[in-house]
Amino acid sequence: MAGKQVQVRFCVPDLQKERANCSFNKEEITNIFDGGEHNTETRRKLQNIIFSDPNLQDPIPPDYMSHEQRYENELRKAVYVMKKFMTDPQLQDIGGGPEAIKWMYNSILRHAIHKDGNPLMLHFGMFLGAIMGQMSEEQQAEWLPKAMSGEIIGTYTQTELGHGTFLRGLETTATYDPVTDEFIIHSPTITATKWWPGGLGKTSSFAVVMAQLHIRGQNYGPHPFVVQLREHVTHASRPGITVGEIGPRLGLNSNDNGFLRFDNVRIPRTNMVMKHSKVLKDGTYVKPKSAKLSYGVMVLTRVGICYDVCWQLMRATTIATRYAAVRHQSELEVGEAEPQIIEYQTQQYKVLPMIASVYAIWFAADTLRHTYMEVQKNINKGSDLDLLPELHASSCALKALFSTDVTDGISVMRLGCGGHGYLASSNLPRIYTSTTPSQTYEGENTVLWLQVARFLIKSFREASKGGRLQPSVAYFKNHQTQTRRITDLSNSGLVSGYERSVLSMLEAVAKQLQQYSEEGMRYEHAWNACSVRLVNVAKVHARYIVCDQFVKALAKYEGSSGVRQIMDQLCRLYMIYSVTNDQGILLKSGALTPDQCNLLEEELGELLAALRPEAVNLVDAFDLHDEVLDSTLGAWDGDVYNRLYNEAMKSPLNKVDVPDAYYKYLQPLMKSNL
Ligand SMILES: CC(C)(COP(=O)(O)OP(=O)(O)OC[C@H]1O[C@@H](n2cnc3c(N)ncnc32)[C@H](O)[C@@H]1OP(=O)(O)O)[C@@H](O)C(=O)NCCC(=O)NCCSC(=O)CCCC(=O)O
Ligand SMILES: Cc1cc2nc3c(=O)[nH]c(=O)nc-3n(C[C@H](O)[C@H](O)[C@H](O)COP(=O)(O)OP(=O)(O)OC[C@H]3O[C@@H](n4cnc5c(N)ncnc54)[C@H](O)[C@@H]3O)c2cc1C
Repeated sequence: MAGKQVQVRFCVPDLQKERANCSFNKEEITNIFDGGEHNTETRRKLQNIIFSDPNLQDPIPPDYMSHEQRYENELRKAVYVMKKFMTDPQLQDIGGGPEAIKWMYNSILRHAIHKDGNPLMLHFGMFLGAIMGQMSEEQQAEWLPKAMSGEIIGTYTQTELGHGTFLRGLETTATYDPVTDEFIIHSPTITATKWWPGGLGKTSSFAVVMAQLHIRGQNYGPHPFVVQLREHVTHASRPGITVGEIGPRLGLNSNDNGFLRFDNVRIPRTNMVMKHSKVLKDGTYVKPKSAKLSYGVMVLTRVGICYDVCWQLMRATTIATRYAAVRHQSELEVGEAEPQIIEYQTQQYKVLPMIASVYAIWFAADTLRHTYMEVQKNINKGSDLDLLPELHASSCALKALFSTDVTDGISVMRLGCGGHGYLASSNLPRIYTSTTPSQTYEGENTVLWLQVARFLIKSFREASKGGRLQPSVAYFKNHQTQTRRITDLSNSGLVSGYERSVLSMLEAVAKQLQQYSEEGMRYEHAWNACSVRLVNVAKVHARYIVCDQFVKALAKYEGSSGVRQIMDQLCRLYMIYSVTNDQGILLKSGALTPDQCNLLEEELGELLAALRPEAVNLVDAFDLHDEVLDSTLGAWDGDVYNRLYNEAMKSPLNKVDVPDAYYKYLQPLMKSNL
């Protein structure tokens, strides 16, 4: 390119070959995932600053650190980032200070700095989210500057030992005392102990606390309150507060997830988070426009999780795809050289649909984000909240679908790397353990599927009456007059195959619900007796949304023909991969015939072969820095074996030839057997 310096970087011959021919403009794809050219530039600039800073390196691999060292190391880096971003003049053009920090934590770079959780994550995520989304303007003016500057550090404490899912079952109470104009925050039982919040154990000095609001003996349900947990400067826990860390977890062990108990702690009335509901001095309760507005921070976080898991899938696919191009194993033809494992169709079937999934997730998440912003705008204007059920149902559906798809996908990427994928130095284990909790937090997935099903059944009944439908279920209109069979296997044909399957499943489950009701079963019990089927239909509806959004995003795409062409192929792959995985459902509903399924399976094989030569270029286009990947198997240069060997040398057991443990245990045993 004229005027542009092309950087020549070393990579192994296998990857050189893969990169020699690329049919599309990689930079254009990079820009899609950054959200524009300018953002790509900003991210690269931040990367250069962050990755060249020795203070942000780990002194030893975190796997060899103790529990306390991991926490301390991450906290050190998190605070360093905060201070550096506040003052570094290089960061002024992206807003500097808090804006730059927010930018960084809302990008894939967060995984590069904090490899296994970050004690300040909840501060930047849900604490600031609660301040900005749930507080009145006066309250924001008081709390936002303190939180942004780091004068106070906060978290979001909702879940208790006894209840995570069922918010109405929370036991922490906030009882209004009109005499002193205060709330009394109290944990009446052991199960009322707050349990899980990130950064709660040792880091946070404040928390947004979800508690049952009691005024004059009446319970108004869960509401958010700001409570100071620790003293300023000494950081000692305040009177009436018992707080600590909950102990090791499957992953994310650098975060100090905590517990918290209150013994009649008094806070000023104005510490109730009051954008939506209020309590006046005389104890009058002012109702919000919708009781569910206080769940807003969860909705925002569910949208964020869709992006977050997408970044995790980008990392895992990049690692597995590069490795598949470098690794040689077995024979395709007897006596021939061992092929790159990516030549095996089964290997292509592991990586390529997951690369396509990255695009599918991204486009659907983007649409969801726009719905969120639209609803937020309406809330701020005080206009109607018509889109709220749509936002709730779609955010539940996509959070549940993507967290599951990505967790499963990462597991497939690990398996695709054979034994080496099990090594911590491949980074796949940690990518897995930090992604799988997203299936539980911010709404356990089964519970979210049931929320989606509730919306679907309601909408289905509405459609039968000819009522108004929300955008994601507009296809329910006229469902009684539709035939089930689809005749064309184009993308739009397959999308309508999904629509018809959802409707067929809904019809069946609605009938079962009706039958149980007629037999005298209470609705809630009938619902429970149908809930496996209800979850299944919710999942198919979610897949429909994602397929539909992918096709729609490409129809609007205005970039180059090379990129358009490769994205068309990826979209087709995603559609056929999804439909063939769900073929039992589509066959049962009558949308597809066995012959049509065979045709799709044939096309799937052809697509894998067509996309195979682009695999490495496709993951290169995600433009993930080696520090973001942090993997012996996935680095840009493909120098896998030297990296594996060098990482093994870092094991503390290799510091000496014969470890002390030998003299303590093995030697006596081996001697006695002489
Ligand atoms: C399961 C539900 C949704 C049930 O709520 P409920 O109040 O019992 O509701 P219900 O009486 O059954 O009524 C349901 C009704 O409320 C609606 N609704 C429910 N949630 C929302 C919402 N967010 N926006 C808009 N509407 C909402 C539903 O659609 C229902 O409406 P409908 O009656 O059908 O018209 C709720 O309890 C819930 O969201 N539970 C999940 C808890 C959760 O997500 N906790 C997150 C804790 S923070 C965390 O995990 C942070 C991790 C982050 C990290 O570490 O990075
Ligand atoms: C890493 C991590 C970080 C977290 N961070 C935070 C945080 O910062 N702040 C915070 O407040 N919380 C946090 N949490 C807590 C998290 O939000 C809860 O764990 C989650 O909401 C699930 O609730 P639970 O643990 O009570 O599970 P439960 O609800 O007890 O779920 C157990 C089982 O019961 C089933 N079940 C429950 N209810 C129903 C139902 N109605 N119908 C059918 N099945 C049902 C579920 O499907 C599941 O199979 C975190 C959790 C994790 C793992």
